[in-house]
Amino acid sequence: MAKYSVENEVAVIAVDNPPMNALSHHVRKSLLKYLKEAESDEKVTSIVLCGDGRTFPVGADIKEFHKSVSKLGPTILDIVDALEKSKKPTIAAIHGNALGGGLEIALGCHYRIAMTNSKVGLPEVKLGILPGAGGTQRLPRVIGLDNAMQWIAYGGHHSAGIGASLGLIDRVVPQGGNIREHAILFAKAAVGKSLGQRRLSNISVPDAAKVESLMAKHLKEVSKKSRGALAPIVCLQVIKSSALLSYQEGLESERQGMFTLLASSQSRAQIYSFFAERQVSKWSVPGVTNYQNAVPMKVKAVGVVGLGTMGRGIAICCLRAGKITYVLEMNTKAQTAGVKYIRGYIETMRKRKQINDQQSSMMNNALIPVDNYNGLKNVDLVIEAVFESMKIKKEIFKKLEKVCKPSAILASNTSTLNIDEMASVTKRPQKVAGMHFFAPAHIMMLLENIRGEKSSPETIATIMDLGKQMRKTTVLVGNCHGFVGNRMFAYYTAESSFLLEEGAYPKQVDDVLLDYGFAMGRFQVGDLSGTDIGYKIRRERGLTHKQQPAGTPERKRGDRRYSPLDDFLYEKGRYGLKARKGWYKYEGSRTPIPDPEVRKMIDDFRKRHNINPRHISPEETLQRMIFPLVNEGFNVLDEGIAANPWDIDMIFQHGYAWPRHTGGPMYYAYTIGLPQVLKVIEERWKLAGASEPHWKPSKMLTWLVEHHGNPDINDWIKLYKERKSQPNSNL
Ligand SMILES: CCCCCCCCCCCCCC(=O)CC(=O)SCCNC(=O)CCNC(=O)[C@H](O)C(C)(C)COP(=O)(O)OP(=O)(O)OC[C@H]1O[C@@H](n2cnc3c(N)ncnc32)[C@H](O)[C@@H]1OP(=O)(O)O
Ligand SMILES: NC(=O)C1=CN([C@@H]2O[C@H](COP(=O)(O)OP(=O)(O)OC[C@H]3O[C@@H](n4cnc5c(N)ncnc54)[C@H](O)[C@@H]3O)[C@@H](O)[C@H]2O)C=CC1
Repeated sequence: MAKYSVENEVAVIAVDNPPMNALSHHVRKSLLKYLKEAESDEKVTSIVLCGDGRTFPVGADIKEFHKSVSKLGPTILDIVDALEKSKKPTIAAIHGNALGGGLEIALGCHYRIAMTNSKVGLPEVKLGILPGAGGTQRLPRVIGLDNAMQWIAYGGHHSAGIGASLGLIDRVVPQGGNIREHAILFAKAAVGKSLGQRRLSNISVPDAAKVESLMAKHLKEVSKKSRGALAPIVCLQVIKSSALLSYQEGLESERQGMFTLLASSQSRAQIYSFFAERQVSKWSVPGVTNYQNAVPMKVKAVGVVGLGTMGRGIAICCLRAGKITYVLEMNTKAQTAGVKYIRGYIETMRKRKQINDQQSSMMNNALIPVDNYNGLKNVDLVIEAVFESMKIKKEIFKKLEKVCKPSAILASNTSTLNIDEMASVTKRPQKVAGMHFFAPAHIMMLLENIRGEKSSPETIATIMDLGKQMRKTTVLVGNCHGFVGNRMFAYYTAESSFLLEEGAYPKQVDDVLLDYGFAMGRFQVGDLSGTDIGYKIRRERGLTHKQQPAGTPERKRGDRRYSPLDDFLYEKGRYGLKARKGWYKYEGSRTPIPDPEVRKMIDDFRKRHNINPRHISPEETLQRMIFPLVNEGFNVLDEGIAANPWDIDMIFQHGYAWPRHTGGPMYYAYTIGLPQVLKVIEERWKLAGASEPHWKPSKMLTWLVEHHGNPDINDWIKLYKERKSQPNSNL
């Protein structure tokens, strides 16, 4: 709804649709009604449009998308048109966020004033669509083509100050000011001034002459940064119309672009991702606790043990979340280097103006290096990030148990190991959990939190809350080897090496993944993170080539297929980018170059094992990389390790850079159709057999297909659990 009042001859229309004042159908109806009322009221001389509560409207109601109600009039464009055509000055008074359709209605107003801490932007591209209420045509007219292309194709949020410097915002209201009062004064002063040039559809695009070169520049950038995504490209094409066509023609091109995008599977995947991101914070452990009833502990001070690759990044996350952060490292050199890195990073953030001087000195003061475990006696929570060895981790947990106060939570950043086994050496298993960060921890958005068998509701609530304070996409999962992400990812990596054995080379596999939309292929990622990481994990599990007793077949571990190619690579000192050679070679830059030495290593291996290399099609490559992940994803759901398919998808989007426009492995499977996915998995299972158990069709997937075909992804868990809970279900 909207609220209407007249103050001192100024009509104030305030959108009132909590929490975000989205422009839902009933809001649009009421907005247009009040606009007409203000227009026809002779006592009203000007009109202010604002938001009640937290914010100016943040856009169309995303929940209405792909539903018939979104098509019911009036549309946002009808409101934009009415505001612009109004004979009385219209003023948008922005506080909070003016995003998407919200900014579009502000662009329809003759003037825009904004609180200094407000944000503006057209983020529709992140939903796989475009600004469909004239934004693609009006924004370039006011801030220029170059800026508009940048804003719309990347969907960023921008400060009111930036908006003012580009001419989008006419006045910035300082902190503490009352936006509504300022807007009323502004509106009074605007009465009687000519509105001609204030109607943005009337003016021309300032840098229209540069359209071709700007188009080329931005197309190149988006194809690199948002590989495979349709929306940024359609956005650019439609913005281009603003420079070449009349306003009305441009609007038609926007309409066509919107139809194309709304019809694509990408927009559905991205809208699914928007809600999934918010859904994961509403965690629950069925029958035990959930986000609504568990109360988090207050965490003021955190300890980080181990200041290697992960520990440093984790410490930065803690400092950014305002925690006093004690860091402990057994190796003096590593301690000095780690602390130097953290302080250096704080300085970089200050220079980049991500933090101010005061925040920088607060963070520096909050960082406390200690040289023994006693130094951790006051912390509320410890995150251990030492070598991936159960033996070492257990020793550390025993020491922490002794020195930390009884209320302290002990967490491990292990990427694979059993949390319950670590908890077993303490007297507080209810206070033990996993907090699995992804490298680099201060940059990657994902935090995979692991609940142990005995983790208490308070412990779970605390680690989930800490993730939120760190502004991470925080997903709660159960305890098993590799948890959700690495457990599933192991099959992706294994299958990629099997493809090499059978006939592919690294670049061939990577190219297929790049075409799918990944920013990097599997082998490029392996080089970037270091081939030593996987090697150490395999060594911890006794799997590496060198650990096998004489006579062990090279391609088997127990009764399972195993590819030793990754071990050979490591043993040749090809540790990846840091060694300037891994699956690729690197000559003075980070560009991966196929290396004849790797090719020879693969060819020799094939010869030694009498493997006749065959051509592997891109289709087969993609299926063999992705479908085992999907199959294992269903096992993970079946076992309750992940609660929902979107938990898995968010883990992959935010931890493994999975292309957002496909939604994630589980949503992608839904898009393809579960019957088709199962068919391929079954065929592969027949060929591969018991030595490749990742192709054994998941019970849950099989049951869903047999009984429901391709049910809605929102129904998977409900349908399956209902059946599973029935007596004699055999599931
Ligand atoms: C042309 C022919 C087509 C015919 C068919 C017509 C189809 C429809 C076409 C529509 C044309 C309009 C074109 C247009 O311009 C489209 C848009 O405006 S798209 C929306 C653009 N806006 C956004 O993307 C902003 C989304 N919101 C956010 O980014 C964040 O919420 C925000 C930064 C504003 C605040 O973040 P935070 O404080 O962290 O809060 P939350 O994110 O947790 O949100 C709280 C709560 O609110 C829900 N919510 C937020 N925004 C919206 C929204 N726009 N619509 C609906 N709901 C929204 C959010 O989901 C949370 O609720 P939960 O219940 O927790 O999920
Ligand atoms: N590197 C990665 O990509 C990721 C690693 N992890 C996990 O994080 C943990 C740490 O990994 P990395 O940071 O990569 O290892 P790293 O080798 O870079 O750092 C480990 C650090 O721990 C220190 N250390 C070892 N024993 C110690 C002890 N008893 N007390 C204090 N410090 C000690 C070492 O000196 C070293 O500096 C591992 O469990 C790993 O599996 C998790 C996610 C990603």
